[in-house]
Amino acid sequence: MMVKHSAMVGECCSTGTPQQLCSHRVAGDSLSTQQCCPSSRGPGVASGLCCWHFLILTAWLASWGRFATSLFWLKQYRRMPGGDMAKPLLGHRSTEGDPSVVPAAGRTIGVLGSGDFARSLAIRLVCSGFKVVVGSRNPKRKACLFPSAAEVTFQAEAVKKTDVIFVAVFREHYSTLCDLADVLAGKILVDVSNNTEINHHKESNAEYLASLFPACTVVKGFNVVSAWTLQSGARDGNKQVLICSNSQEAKRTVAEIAQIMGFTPVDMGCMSSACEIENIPLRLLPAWKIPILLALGLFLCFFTYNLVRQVIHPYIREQKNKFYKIPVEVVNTTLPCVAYVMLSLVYLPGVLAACSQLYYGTKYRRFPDWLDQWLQHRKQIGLLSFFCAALHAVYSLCLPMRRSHRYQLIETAVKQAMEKKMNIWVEEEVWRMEIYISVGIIALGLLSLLAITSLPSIANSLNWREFSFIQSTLGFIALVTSTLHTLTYGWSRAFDENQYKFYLPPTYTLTLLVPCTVILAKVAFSLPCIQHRLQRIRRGWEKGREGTL
Ligand SMILES: Cc1cc2nc3c(=O)[nH]c(=O)nc-3n(C[C@H](O)[C@H](O)[C@H](O)COP(=O)(O)OP(=O)(O)OC[C@H]3O[C@@H](n4cnc5c(N)ncnc54)[C@H](O)[C@@H]3O)c2cc1C
Ligand SMILES: NC(=O)C1=CN([C@@H]2O[C@H](COP(=O)(O)OP(=O)(O)OC[C@H]3O[C@@H](n4cnc5c(N)ncnc54)[C@H](OP(=O)(O)O)[C@@H]3O)[C@@H](O)[C@H]2O)C=CC1
Ligand code: HEM
Ligand SMILES: [Cu+2]
Ligand SMILES: [Fe+3]
Repeated sequence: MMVKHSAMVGECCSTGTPQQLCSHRVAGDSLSTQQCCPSSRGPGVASGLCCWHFLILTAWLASWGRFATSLFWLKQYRRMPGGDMAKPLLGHRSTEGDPSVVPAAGRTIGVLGSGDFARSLAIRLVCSGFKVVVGSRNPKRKACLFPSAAEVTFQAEAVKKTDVIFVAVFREHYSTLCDLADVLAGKILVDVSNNTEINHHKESNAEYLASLFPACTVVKGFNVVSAWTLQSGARDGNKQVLICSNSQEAKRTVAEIAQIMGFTPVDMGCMSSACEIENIPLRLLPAWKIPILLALGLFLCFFTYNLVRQVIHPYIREQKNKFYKIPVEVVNTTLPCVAYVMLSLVYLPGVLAACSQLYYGTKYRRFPDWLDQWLQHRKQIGLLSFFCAALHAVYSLCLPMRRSHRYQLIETAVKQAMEKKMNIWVEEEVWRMEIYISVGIIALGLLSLLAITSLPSIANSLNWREFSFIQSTLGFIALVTSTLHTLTYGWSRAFDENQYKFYLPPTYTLTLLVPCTVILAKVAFSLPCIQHRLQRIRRGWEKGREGTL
């Protein structure tokens, strides 16, 4: 998944500066609705003290002569997994002024099991202000894995102390919990389990759990978030937790907990939805699947096209055997085309997003799903583009190394000697090649920079501005230089009749369409009138609601 800034559009509402977005935005944000201010995000996300605000806060502290203290806190903040994890930020929500109500966040929550999920859940719960009691078969050994604020004890002990228990145990082991049936009676059990394959069992895990513990109320939920998300993410406010249960009351309780933890609970109705909810994580496409299919599809199309032009055409028209071209030449015409088109597809969705925002005059409108998906896959598409471009560079360097190339050189030399031609230097051709090779190298250099900064460790060491400069600005410059590379390589060949094989134009002309559209659109967006409107929209202005800003 994208490391940060799946979308860097938007701005900090507190500083008002356009394009400034907290670097903690994780993949999955659509450009449309999220901002970094707690007040403007989803309900649960009010828990996030954003890094940007934190820096402002630090600066403020420093200005009061407490630099050392603030540095200390900054360090602490950095050290915490996921930045704001260790702060129970929502604990004081909603119950102010009513001492009789136990604040939801002060509640004790039980967790059965001490595995990956249990541990992440416990950490997140503690950070959200809950008291956590973990029930393990071997509490002594497992206690060290949990934050000190969480109590780790035997299963029965843990269950006694709370009314809401997350069952972070695999379905296969549910039956081993039957001894606890008496202590569990009347309590809420949250089933977080997943299956390994779709519809593996006849009944859903949650229904199975309910059948084992008829005296409990079972709620299905949280299976769609991974242990990793629990620890590090969920601050973007659109991570959804799907919940279902036959008890409205229990569902409401669990939904409230999810919300306080920074998730967006989604009511999926009664228990019969559990099966559907359990299948969702299995259905989700891994982030790479679509980009890889896209790359393969493009490769196949371009490969066929080049094969026809470079091999089939001479074979049919002139009975010439050019099959030796397939491994290197055809591939090296195909790879750069894939790289180039994929690179433009990285920047196209941003343009579409901006168009949508301009058209509807608001940023608070969700993008269609396909665009959301596309925005989220830009990193993978970009990295695949880089991969193809790198291969293309190596192939290109090896072109003159081939035996076929040597034969051709000698052949031409002999021919020219026989014709007594001495000066075969064509100034224009020389310049064309010098330029397109140089520009190509620059483009590849820029892409390498993008690829390097997408490594998590590097990305984490950059602030949002550096990251966005490299990804957005330098990436776009890479697209422009690639276009120059392609144009100087193609030169006037698009207008040369001999280049049209079976009426098919040279491949590079086909690849220019999308990149040039993207470049023109970006240029249009930088026109003062459009830019101004876009900036206002991204600062929260909405068409038809003048005066609200
Ligand atoms: C090798 C490689 C590696 C990559 N690695 C990553 C990665 O690790 N993580 C990742 O997220 N992406 C990665 N990408 C994808 C890509 O670089 C980023 O998604 C990049 O942010 C896209 O930039 P953008 O300008 O199109 O989009 P955005 O920055 O999201 O901008 C969207 C649109 O809004 C416009 N815009 C933004 N702000 C304003 C404003 N204030 N006024 C007017 N217009 C505005 C932009 O011009 C653009 O049209 C990678 C790409 C490549 C090629
Ligand atoms: N890992 C993830 O990202 C996600 C996991 N889930 C679900 O959470 C549940 C737990 O997953 P995960 O934490 O990864 O699994 P682990 O294998 O890491 O943990 C399972 C835990 O179950 C406890 N347990 C209780 N009874 C038994 C038993 N009889 N045999 C073996 N273990 C037992 C163990 O704790 P102890 O020894 O202390 O009793 C053990 O640590 C699963 O249902 C999974 O589908 C859901 C979404 C994401
Ligand atoms: C070190 C970097 C690079 C070198 C040395 C290089 C070299 C070349 C060469 C020699 C050709 C001509 C191939 C032929 O004769 O068939 C070419 C074509 C091309 N290159 Fe590059 N290139 C580089 C980087 C890139 C990058 C980064 C891109 C785009 C992402 C790119 C896109 C293209 C395209 C689209 C063509 C035209 C392919 C065709 O239609 O024949 N190149 N490059
Ligand atoms: Cu803000
Ligand atoms: Fe932030």
